[in-house]
Amino acid sequence: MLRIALPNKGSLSGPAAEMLHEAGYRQRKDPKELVLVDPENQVEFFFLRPRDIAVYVGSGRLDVGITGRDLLLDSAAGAEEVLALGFGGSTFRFAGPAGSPKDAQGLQGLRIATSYTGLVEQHLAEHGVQATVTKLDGAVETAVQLGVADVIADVVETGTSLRNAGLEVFGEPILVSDAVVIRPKGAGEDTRVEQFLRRLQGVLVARRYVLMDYDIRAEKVTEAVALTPGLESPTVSPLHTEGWVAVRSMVLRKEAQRIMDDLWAIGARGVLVTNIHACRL
Ligand SMILES: Nc1ncnc2c1ncn2[C@@H]1O[C@H](COP(=O)(O)OP(=O)(O)OP(=O)(O)O)[C@@H](O)[C@H]1O
Ligand SMILES: O=P(O)(O)OC[C@H]1O[C@H](OP(=O)(O)OP(=O)(O)O)[C@H](O)[C@@H]1O
Ligand SMILES: [Mg+2]
Repeated sequence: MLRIALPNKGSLSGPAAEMLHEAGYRQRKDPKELVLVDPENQVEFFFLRPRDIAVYVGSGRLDVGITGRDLLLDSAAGAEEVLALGFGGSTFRFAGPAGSPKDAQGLQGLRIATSYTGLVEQHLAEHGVQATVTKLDGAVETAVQLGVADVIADVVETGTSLRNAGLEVFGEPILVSDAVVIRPKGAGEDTRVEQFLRRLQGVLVARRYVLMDYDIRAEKVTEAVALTPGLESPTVSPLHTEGWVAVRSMVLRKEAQRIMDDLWAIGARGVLVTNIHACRL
């Protein structure tokens, strides 16, 4: 059986479960379940803390896992990213009170609190800066107010936590993170893993694209197809009414309304948009 590590709680756990459900895998009913066997798909899920997932997968005890890119790089475990999943997005940034340095160079000699010491130490080393890095488990924003640190480095999603603590980001983002699928570094070909990745890629495509159908006069089809080129090539079929064709093509969901306006303007009619439930490309 393929052994897969999934986040047991936190920001990544709900979206990861949803994606696996869309990919046809069984999901746990009780959030306290730590192991779940899906015999039909020949997989076994292990629900673990996202920070630990890189360690389990890096050690080769589990075949594949879902965690955050920031947690993967912070751990320096022997795992590598193989697919970005488009959820759990965040940036990892320095922040401090008014009057903090403007960039990493200005951190020389300061005290930095963070839960991600690996990322921060690596970033400081890359910039040739020496600073004191203190590891905290969470609620890092409060470290400045309580005098434990001069600045912090933390995950920023909406920025609400920083604003509430009276802190502002500074410098370039240290990292842009996303939920990712990881495997042990250098793991060889494994058809079971490839099938798992293909299923997730299918979900990503089904989320990003919709299917667009429309009718258009045959003399306009070249112009129309230029608006909806599809991933490979759109399907064009004759209609019973002479001089008209039906076109079917995949288009980006976020561009669908604009494309419908443009198609309408060149005479397309009966424009229909439908969701894709699953696909293999
Ligand atoms: N708003 C957010 N807060 C924290 N982590 C987030 C957020 N949005 C995305 N993430 C990502 O989630 C991962 C951290 O998940 P983790 O479960 O360890 O922390 P959490 O979501 O803060 O949960 P908790 O603090 O309740 O344990 C990281 O990859 C991080 O980039
Ligand atoms: O930019 P925002 O949308 O505010 O999200 C980012 C904040 O959320 C997380 O904290 P969490 O609530 O998980 O608490 P923790 O620090 O104890 O992990 C993270 O550590 C930041 O503090
Ligand atoms: Mg947290």
